[in-house]
Amino acid sequence: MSDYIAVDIGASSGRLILGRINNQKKLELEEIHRFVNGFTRNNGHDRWAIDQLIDEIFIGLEKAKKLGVKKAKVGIDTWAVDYVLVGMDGQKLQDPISYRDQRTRHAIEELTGDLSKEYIYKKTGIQFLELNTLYQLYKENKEDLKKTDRILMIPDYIGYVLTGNAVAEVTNASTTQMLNLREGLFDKDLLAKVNVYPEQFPRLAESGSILGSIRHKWRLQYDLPDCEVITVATHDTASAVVGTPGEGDDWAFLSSGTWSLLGKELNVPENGAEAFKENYTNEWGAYGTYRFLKNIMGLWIVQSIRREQNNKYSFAEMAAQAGAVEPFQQFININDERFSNPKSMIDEIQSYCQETGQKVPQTTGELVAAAYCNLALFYANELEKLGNIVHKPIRVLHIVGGGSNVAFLNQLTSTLAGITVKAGPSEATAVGNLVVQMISNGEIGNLVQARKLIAQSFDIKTYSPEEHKYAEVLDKYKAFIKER
Ligand SMILES: Nc1ncnc2c1ncn2[C@@H]1O[C@H](COP(=O)(O)OP(=O)(O)O)[C@@H](O)[C@H]1O
Ligand SMILES: C[C@H](O)[C@H](O)[C@@H](O)C(=O)COP(=O)(O)O
Ligand SMILES: [Mg+2]
Repeated sequence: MSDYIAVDIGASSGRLILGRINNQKKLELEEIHRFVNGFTRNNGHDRWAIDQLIDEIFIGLEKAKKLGVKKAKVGIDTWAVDYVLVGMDGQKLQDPISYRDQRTRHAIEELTGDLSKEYIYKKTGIQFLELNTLYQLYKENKEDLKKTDRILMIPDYIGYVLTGNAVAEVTNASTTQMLNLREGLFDKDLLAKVNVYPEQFPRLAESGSILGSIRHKWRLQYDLPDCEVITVATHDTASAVVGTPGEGDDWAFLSSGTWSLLGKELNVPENGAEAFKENYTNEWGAYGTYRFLKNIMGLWIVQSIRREQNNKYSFAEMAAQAGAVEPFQQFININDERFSNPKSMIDEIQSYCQETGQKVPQTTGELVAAAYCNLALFYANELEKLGNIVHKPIRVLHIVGGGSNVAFLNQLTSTLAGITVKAGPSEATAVGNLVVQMISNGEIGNLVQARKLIAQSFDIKTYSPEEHKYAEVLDKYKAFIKER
């Protein structure tokens, strides 16, 4: 059996995970390196320290070699929408700007002045978020764009630095809101709108294609195993969906990490009037699927509370404190733009509650409980809409990612939505990254077999709705949200 290494870099943390299929025919994981991620302010914008992230990857690969890994396939997945501008000399022009930077505020209204939202949605089927690449490029420094030979999405840039080969892998390329659903290419009108030439993006590549070996020059700096990089589903959420052990057609996924991504895997895009009205997206998935989903603020809120309290408590301690608080003491529209990147998340939550005449959460437990309760309410409300739009009943919600560790949130979601919740694997993104490599290498037959392997390899916890609890809460929440 071969060795496979998943490089999964989310918005808050990165990790290298070694994966193998063991003698019991189970997928076995070993975390070989973990590091913190996050953006910092420099040169006028919120930016990612991309060179440091690449250094962490090499450190992780060195650790793999020390563990005895001589030869491995490697897959890279990261967060979406952000990109690196590569100059004519093949080097990055600057550190990439984070999607949470303020530069795209109001960009949607500006750009859709002459290109209507309906026109763009019909072409792309992608939700309108100010952070999308389309609006970042619209606001990009025009001189920098002129000096740009290649626009590489974050995981594609990392693959380019490692191997020297540049592609635009489709799952992440779709998050630009510039891929034409019908043509399967970058849309010429949208490229022109943001002053980008088609050749400034590299060729599109499907998940599972071979990118190449790590360049010899890196051996002069790092003691590396022999690695061949596979272009996996490089948008981390696409890998998370691959790593979700759903079966049949009545399940939805919730990738619960910094973001919560709630949706269903479809074989054809759903970009009709209802999907447009509810701002659902059709991000491309692995193997010709579509990830029909909505972005929800997610555990970014809890991460921000923790950061503002100087990481005083672990996430597990914060969850335990929240679990001891009476639920639903205040309603909050958790997806309100004000929570996207406030100076202080704690102040923002408290101000919201003061402005709406509600009990103001004070303690860590009360603040985190407010976040969890209103995430669960948002999920339950959206699950109803999701099932109606795709005209399919949803009987099981698979919660994967770090958030699947929060039993309190899993149970609230199951009870409010009235459906079974299956929680785990918490490292579904890395698992999805690994199985695409294994499928590409012929060790697994296809996605269905991969999901069966995942279901039998990890401890997936099941939550059932608690009868008659919080029966009227969701209706009161909907009425509250409707007014805002
Ligand atoms: N044991 C735990 N208890 C409570 N929350 C947890 C636990 N482990 C992870 N989390 C939650 O999961 C989040 C990280 O999820 P993860 O999928 O790793 O995010 P990302 O990939 O965006 O970095 C943390 O912000 C935290 O809220
Ligand atoms: C802006 C995108 O939707 C975002 O990248 C999201 O898909 C994402 O990265 C989720 O991954 P996390 O692991 O960071 O929550
Ligand atoms: Mg993640």
